[in-house]
Amino acid sequence: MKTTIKEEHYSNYINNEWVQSASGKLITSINPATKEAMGYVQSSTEEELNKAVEAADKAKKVWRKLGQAARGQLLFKTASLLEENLNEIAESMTKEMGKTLPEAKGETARGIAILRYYAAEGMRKEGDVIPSSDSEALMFTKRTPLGVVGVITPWNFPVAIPIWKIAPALVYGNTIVFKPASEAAVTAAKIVECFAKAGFPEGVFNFVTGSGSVIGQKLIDHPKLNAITFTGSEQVGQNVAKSAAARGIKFQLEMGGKNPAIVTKNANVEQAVEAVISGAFKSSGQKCTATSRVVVEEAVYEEFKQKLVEATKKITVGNSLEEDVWMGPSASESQFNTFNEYVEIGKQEGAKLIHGGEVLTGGNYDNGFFVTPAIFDEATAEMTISQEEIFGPVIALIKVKDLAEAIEAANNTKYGLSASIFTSDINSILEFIDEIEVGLVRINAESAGVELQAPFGGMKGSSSGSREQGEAAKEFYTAIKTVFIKGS
Ligand SMILES: NC(=O)C1=CN([C@@H]2O[C@H](COP(=O)(O)OP(=O)(O)OC[C@H]3O[C@@H](n4cnc5c(N)ncnc54)[C@H](O)[C@@H]3O)[C@@H](O)[C@H]2O)C=CC1
Ligand SMILES: O=C(O)CCC(=O)C(=O)O
Repeated sequence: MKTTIKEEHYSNYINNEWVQSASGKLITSINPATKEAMGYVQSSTEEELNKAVEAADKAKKVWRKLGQAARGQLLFKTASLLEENLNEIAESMTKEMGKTLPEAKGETARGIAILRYYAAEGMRKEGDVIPSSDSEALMFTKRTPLGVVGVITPWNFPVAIPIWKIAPALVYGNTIVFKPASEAAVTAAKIVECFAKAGFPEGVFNFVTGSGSVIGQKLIDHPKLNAITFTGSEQVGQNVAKSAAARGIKFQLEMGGKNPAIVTKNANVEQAVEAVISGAFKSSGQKCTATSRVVVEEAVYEEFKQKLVEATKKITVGNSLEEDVWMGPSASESQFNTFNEYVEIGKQEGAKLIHGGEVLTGGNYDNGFFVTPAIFDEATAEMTISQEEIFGPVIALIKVKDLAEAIEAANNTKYGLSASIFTSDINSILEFIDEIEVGLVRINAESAGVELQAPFGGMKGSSSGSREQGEAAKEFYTAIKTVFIKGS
């Protein structure tokens, strides 16, 4: 079934066939630790995208009629195939976007667990019986698929994000067209191989690679697309929303974050330091849930700052395939440049760079996009580094008087994805839960960290309001029919 030209060259997967693009052009995926090509995918044409949507549209009825239980079984099969290939997929992820191997393995294992969670949905209810005011009637709801769903994903979670969109879309009876970010499309293709081998009916699962502005945009604009799910930047997300709203199709967006961690005077400072480092610097800060602002009460500010810098000094940066490396490179040249730009902006705006923020050079560092995690002291809530999503390993430390001021600073952003508080005071915890304007509220825990069975999503500019994962996914991927039956 796989028609790779040679190792790590991948084709599109349309109507159960691996096909090369008529464009004859390939997109090269670069290993950010070496700047070498690690694989190639197709630079597809609009015509190929159209074929994929047509195939998905044609497959809609057969797939819906197969029934939820049988659809679930195919997801179980896909999960086993992914499990057999876990190491290869994780290694590809590490080589393609720089996440460390343990993180990549963890993410792939998460993808398998997500598949099994939604596979089991195959055996769960599709609706509810509701009492009718007519005692002779039966009234019930039945969930029905939306039809063809477009799936547009970013590069930072190349396995988990596509799977948490695709698995529920499929089990609830939708067919899909998947367009991954080019920076992680080789890893995406390896997941597609697992779906392809599981034996879905023709046209149910389609995969087209190419540029966002052509393939992504044409996908959203295709008249036969019934819904679109997107994770990525706020700028593109807003455009997706406009295009989808103009066509009247259902859309779901997960976009940026500027996630704060509050450290109060009665926090366990060691616990806060450990969680902030993990939240801010794992995956080189390239998570929408990453901690990027740390708002600290003045009573513990100096102690927290000193312990944070001490612990950050111990972080080892290097090629993520190496065992003793804790933080890998920036995922791409563009991410690397963005990091450097924001470090300069922070300095120019008057924040004090007290650790890191440098480009690493010499030896193997010269071959990749390596930087040291940056900590800015004396940042204010209004500075650019406290307002804009950097998507890199940068912390802005903001000193405040008390909890009220901390929550005000934490909410002073257009985003609202995740927020942490470190405190042992129950009143502070309760106030934080009530007042913080985010979708993920984390108490004595890092801002990143998502559980597949719980709703995931943000408030304000971070999302379109709907939630992904867990039972919440059903709300997006289905429509409800209310059925009223009476005997004749
Ligand atoms: N919230 C999150 O999880 C993520 C946020 N980002 C943010 O976005 C910044 C840029 O990263 P990118 O990967 O360039 O994000 P992006 O938003 O450009 O790309 C995300 C996906 O959208 C596609 N896309 C791009 N333009 C499109 C268009 N006009 N129509 C339809 N689809 C389109 C891309 O090909 C990719 O598959 C990052 O530095 C970060 O700040 C990036 C990735 C994930
Ligand atoms: O933290 C996570 O596991 C998910 C984060 C995420 O969705 C993202 O960065 O796009």
